[in-house]
Amino acid sequence: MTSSATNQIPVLVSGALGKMGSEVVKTIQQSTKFQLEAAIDTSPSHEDLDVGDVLGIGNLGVTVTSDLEGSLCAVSQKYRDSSVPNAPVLIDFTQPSVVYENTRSAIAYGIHPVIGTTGLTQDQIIDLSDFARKASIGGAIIPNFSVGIVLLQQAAAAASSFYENIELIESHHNQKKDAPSGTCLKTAELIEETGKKFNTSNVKEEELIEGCRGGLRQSGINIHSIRLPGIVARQEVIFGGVGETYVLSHNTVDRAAYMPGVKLVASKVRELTTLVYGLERLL
Ligand SMILES: NC(=O)C1=CN([C@@H]2O[C@H](COP(=O)(O)OP(=O)(O)OC[C@H]3O[C@@H](n4cnc5c(N)ncnc54)[C@H](OP(=O)(O)O)[C@@H]3O)[C@@H](O)[C@H]2O)C=CC1
Ligand SMILES: O=C(O)C1=N[C@H](C(=O)O)C[C@H](O)C1
Repeated sequence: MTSSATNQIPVLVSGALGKMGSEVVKTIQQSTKFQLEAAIDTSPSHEDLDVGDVLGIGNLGVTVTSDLEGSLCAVSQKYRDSSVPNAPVLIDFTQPSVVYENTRSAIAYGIHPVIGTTGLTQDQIIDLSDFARKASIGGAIIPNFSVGIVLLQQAAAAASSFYENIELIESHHNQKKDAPSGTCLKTAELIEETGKKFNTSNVKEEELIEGCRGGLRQSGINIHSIRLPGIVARQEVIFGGVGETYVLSHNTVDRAAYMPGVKLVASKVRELTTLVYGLERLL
């Protein structure tokens, strides 16, 4: 039976064998709301094997493929002529170097992109938003699916009117390819929305080791990235004031933290006709 007959949401997962993608496949499998249609991953030794067998959760009847275009084409074709409208969703957790093209391809095939992969530039996000608007395809770029991060970002944006000095620290496992994290960039962008400049009272600084003051944004905010095994993901925002510091901190210890957000966005994205950026836009 197709998902149009059962009313389940058809889902393609790209990066299906990765740390996040494998969690997503397991989550979809456990939910009656979703139907896994395709599992895309470039891992050559797993091509054509059943994704459930590879992940040790039992045969799911979906083989791993490296062919994203072919999968988008097949799934879009399958549901296009269905008598019951049932728009498919692509959930992407791959890598920064391919996420732009993956998102464009999904939109081109009329499949709603839910993008967890980080590393998109502001220009790329604008370009993809234009493309989605022209195609009337709703999508979502979500640098962090955890609700706690949205709360931290809202608190940070509110506190930034009361402080002149801010530094951000993000810490991740040492398999992470991009720095700073997408979460940290989004946090900085939300703090910067008022156009305020920060850290202007610091003395002229001299770095004895290049980069030790972190990455400097135009707003004056410094971002520091830590990479260590043993960490999943941490975000800290430190405000400095007269005789005090105010620290906001969020710690992810298990990737299960992202799954309620992934399910929520994968459901809501089909009601959109534009591309939204940030989980706060859908809560
Ligand atoms: N939005 C959020 O809440 C979160 C976002 N992320 C982001 O998600 C992304 C993935 O993270 P993570 O799961 O830890 O990374 P992993 O490296 O564990 O997983 C990525 C998977 O994608 C595969 N892959 C790489 N290129 C392609 C491609 N072109 N097509 C299909 N599959 C591909 C990789 O295969 P191979 O190993 O063979 O290269 C790997 O299996 C990162 O950008 C990360 O920052 C992570 C956690 C939460
Ligand atoms: O690579 C990760 O692990 C994570 N990536 C996302 C990011 O770059 O912000 C989200 C979370 O921090 C975990």
